[in-house]
Amino acid sequence: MDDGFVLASSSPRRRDLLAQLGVTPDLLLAPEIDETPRSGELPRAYVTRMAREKAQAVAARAPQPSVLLAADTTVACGRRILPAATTPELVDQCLRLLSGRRHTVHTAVAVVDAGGRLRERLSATVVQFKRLSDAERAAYVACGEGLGKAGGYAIQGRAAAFVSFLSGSYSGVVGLPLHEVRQLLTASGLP
Ligand SMILES: Cc1cn([C@H]2C[C@H](O)[C@@H](COP(=O)(O)OP(=O)(O)OP(=O)(O)O)O2)c(=O)[nH]c1=O
Repeated sequence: MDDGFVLASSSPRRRDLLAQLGVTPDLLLAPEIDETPRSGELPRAYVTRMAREKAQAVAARAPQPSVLLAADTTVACGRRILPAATTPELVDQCLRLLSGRRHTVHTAVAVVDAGGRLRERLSATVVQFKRLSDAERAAYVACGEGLGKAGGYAIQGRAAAFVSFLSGSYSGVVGLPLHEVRQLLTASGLP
């Protein structure tokens, strides 16, 4: 027997987004890879590499998936890759940078089928934030929702009120572009 559908992610948001498609993973495995960007690496190349490396790292531990899916979400301001904001100071720095500006949220998805074939898609969504006052920034940092998030915010929470414009995939910003995910899973033979 094989491992069934393997979700190579520790993110509860990715599990919830898959549930929106009616898909429940048979196995959850957290990818452990080095997420440091290479010197001069551009956002699209970086996020694509991250999703592929997550898929490959987990595939090595789940030798017989019927289908395996991994993803990576990265916030970019121009050519600059924003960090996953692991401290309140980093959340504040990200918000200062994003205030009143457009940025792009890239989510790359990598799917491996039963034969070991890799299929990939990249979703890019342009998001504009309103100009944030010092008080708005401080309140958002204090609420803690930005911690651990790429770019220091989560669009599915309070930061939704900062978004004055969005073009692309809302689910992609949260962590999995569902239009692309559905196409990849179907092409990979998931019923
Ligand atoms: C921009 C943005 C990011 N995020 C989240 C999605 C991702 O979980 C996280 C980006 O980090 P990722 O490295 O893509 O994912 P992860 O470390 O949480 O999970 P795993 O590698 O195990 O799959 O930021 C939101 O939830 N909302 C948003 O609006």
